[in-house]
Amino acid sequence: MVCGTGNKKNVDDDDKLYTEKFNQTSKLLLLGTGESGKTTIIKQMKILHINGFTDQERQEKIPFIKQNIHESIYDIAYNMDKIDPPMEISTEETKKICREYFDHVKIAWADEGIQETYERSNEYQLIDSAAHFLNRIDEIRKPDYIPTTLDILFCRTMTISISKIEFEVPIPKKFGGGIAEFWMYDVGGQRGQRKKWIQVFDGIQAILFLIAASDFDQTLREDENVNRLKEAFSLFTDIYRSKFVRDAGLIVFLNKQDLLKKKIEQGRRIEKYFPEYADYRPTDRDGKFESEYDKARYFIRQNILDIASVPVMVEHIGFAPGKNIHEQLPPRNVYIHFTIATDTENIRKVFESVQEIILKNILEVALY
Ligand SMILES: Nc1nc2c(ncn2[C@@H]2O[C@H](COP(=O)(O)OP(=O)(O)OP(=O)(O)O)[C@@H](O)[C@H]2O)c(=O)[nH]1
Ligand SMILES: [Mg+2]
Repeated sequence: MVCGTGNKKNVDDDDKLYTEKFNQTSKLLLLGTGESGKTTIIKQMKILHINGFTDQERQEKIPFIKQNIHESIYDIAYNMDKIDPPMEISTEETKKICREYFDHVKIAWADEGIQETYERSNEYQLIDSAAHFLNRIDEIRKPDYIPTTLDILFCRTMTISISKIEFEVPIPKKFGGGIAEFWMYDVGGQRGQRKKWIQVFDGIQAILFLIAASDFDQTLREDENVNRLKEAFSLFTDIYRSKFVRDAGLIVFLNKQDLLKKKIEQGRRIEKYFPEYADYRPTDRDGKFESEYDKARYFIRQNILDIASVPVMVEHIGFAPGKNIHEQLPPRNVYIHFTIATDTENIRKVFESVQEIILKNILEVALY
């Protein structure tokens, strides 16, 4: 821990206090692939359980928001002639975007070819907040612009370090009242970031594992040959089987439900990437789904339940050669939620139930 006094006694006292605090606090760790929504959950905790964002914090976000706009229009324009079949700039004026970039972004964004290329952004890499900010250029370019809470939730910056947020939540009366203290850790989810995760595995009560459910038709930024949702499933398998976090509860957020619903309603087909989807049927509800979206979200959920149903074997070293003992661990409990991390009300409700799970300390497979 960090201590500035250099005085031995104080260091020891502080260490003791830190250890006491560490032991009293529920530690939650956000894990998941890049862009799954981990940092957005941290922002929601700040909104729900701390003080939200001050004017100064909002102002500090402006350069990042402008960078999001810049990156979005650039990536769309750059990929116009690279997607198959390629698109063309429709209006003459859009060609000026290289010279007077920011002034012309609005014209570019209204361009038909740009719009169609945007609609096909699963074929290349584009941040999810592109449309949110490109639709708000008139506001954002004003000299007195102050980002709204939603702008902050949509602002995308890749996480490359480990951070922690501390907050307190009142314990409901039915659990005896009082205050529960939480520490929530955020890490970077891209492949190059994951080797740092082990630093925060110690003493974690529950892992909140985020999966962007809308990722089914996208490829990784780090490797465009790999499907994003398949990467999320394989990463979840690693965590589920990892000996370093065997005691932690597992809570899965099937996130970006708004984007999943939009894609399915636009006619994007999951079976193109997961052929087994075509034959997927619910085991209850008379084998019927309410909608194609309903089928999609339950299919993704089923994949998680399937991973969690495979037994984990551990090997204990025996006293003599060939005498190692193989033990099958009891199944890990997994709680699954459908979430929209950018929606504060949704996360308020989901976090209430996460808090209950942790307080009751019963993590079991949630059927609904
Ligand atoms: N529409 C929508 N956007 C979301 C949702 N959750 C997150 N986003 C957006 O997705 C982008 C990525 O979210 P982050 O929270 O930065 O993802 P991350 O998991 O922290 O990513 P890394 O730091 O790279 O590991 C941001 O622009 C968010 O605003 C969601 O449920 N719906
Ligand atoms: Mg992040």
